[in-house]
Amino acid sequence: MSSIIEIDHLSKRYDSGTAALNDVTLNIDEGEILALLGPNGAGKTTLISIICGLVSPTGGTVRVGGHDIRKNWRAARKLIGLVPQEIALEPFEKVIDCVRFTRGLYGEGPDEAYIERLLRSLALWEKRDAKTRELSGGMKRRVLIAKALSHRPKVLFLDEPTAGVDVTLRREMWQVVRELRAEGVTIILTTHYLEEAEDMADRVGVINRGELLLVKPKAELMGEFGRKHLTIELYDPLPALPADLAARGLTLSSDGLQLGYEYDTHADRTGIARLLGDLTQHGIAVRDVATKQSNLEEIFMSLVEDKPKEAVA
Ligand SMILES: Nc1ncnc2c1ncn2[C@@H]1O[C@H](COP(=O)(O)OP(=O)(O)OP(=O)(O)O)[C@@H](O)[C@H]1O
Repeated sequence: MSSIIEIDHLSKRYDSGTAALNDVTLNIDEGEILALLGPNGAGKTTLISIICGLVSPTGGTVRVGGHDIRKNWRAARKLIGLVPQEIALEPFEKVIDCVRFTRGLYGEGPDEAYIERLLRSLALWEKRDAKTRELSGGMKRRVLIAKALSHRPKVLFLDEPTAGVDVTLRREMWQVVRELRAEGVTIILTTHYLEEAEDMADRVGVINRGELLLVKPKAELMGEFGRKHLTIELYDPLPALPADLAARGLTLSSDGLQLGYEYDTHADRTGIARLLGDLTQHGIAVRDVATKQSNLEEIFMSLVEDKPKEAVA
């Protein structure tokens, strides 16, 4: 698969002295959904803003569709649509007019058939003549997406697209994103909802303090960093954990009715079979066994765990 965005040794130090990005190198494949995760202030918006030409880097290069964003910014910008974090719409403008206007800003001529298709796909066609201030929050977000797609970009950046959006609307937005991807649009999204990244992303990048800690296919990330927790329910309470079982890493609940065991997802399954065999040898009767795999949120927390937890919410 070819890269549509090539980020090479990118750095940004703001005039204030803040080093927001430090030597970030990343290729983004055409047609993928990449989720960028990181605590507040990690540098996600700075990265997106540089690619979109809104902030200039202090080091490194970015190419979009082969065009250097500084030397050939016009060609690079045409390929990009950005849905910003903040909702900023002209309150008295009609929905359809603000989408037409944005398209014009990119130097594209009118294409009413495309705008109709776009508004219909975002369930905004019925509201095309409404003033933007008459729309709900979720509709306003969809207008932002329509604006960002008005010039048919190949890459769409969504900076926290569902912040403050209720669960139903959030799922609706995810559906829109999936449909865009099916049309071949490359999507880069930042989100604080780990469930969103877990559900939608093909690859996940984790940024912390301006450094790209890793970028991996989601399945690989879950497999590599994910841990499984095995819970063994017992028929009769166990007064104390036999020393050999404790040495193997088993834990006993305070009521003596549950054994817990953590292992990584690559662990040899025969290890668990042996463990259960050992329980039988000790005469411990097992009522039930359940496993739980760690989710992206737990993996993310373990990667940035030197950060205070509230910084991630
Ligand atoms: N215009 C600016 N001038 C000076 N410093 C800035 C500016 N914009 C961002 N920063 C700083 O750069 C760092 C990275 O900020 P950035 O907005 O890129 O983070 P983020 O990962 O998008 O955070 P959030 O999840 O809170 O949106 C922060 O320390 C921030 O204070």
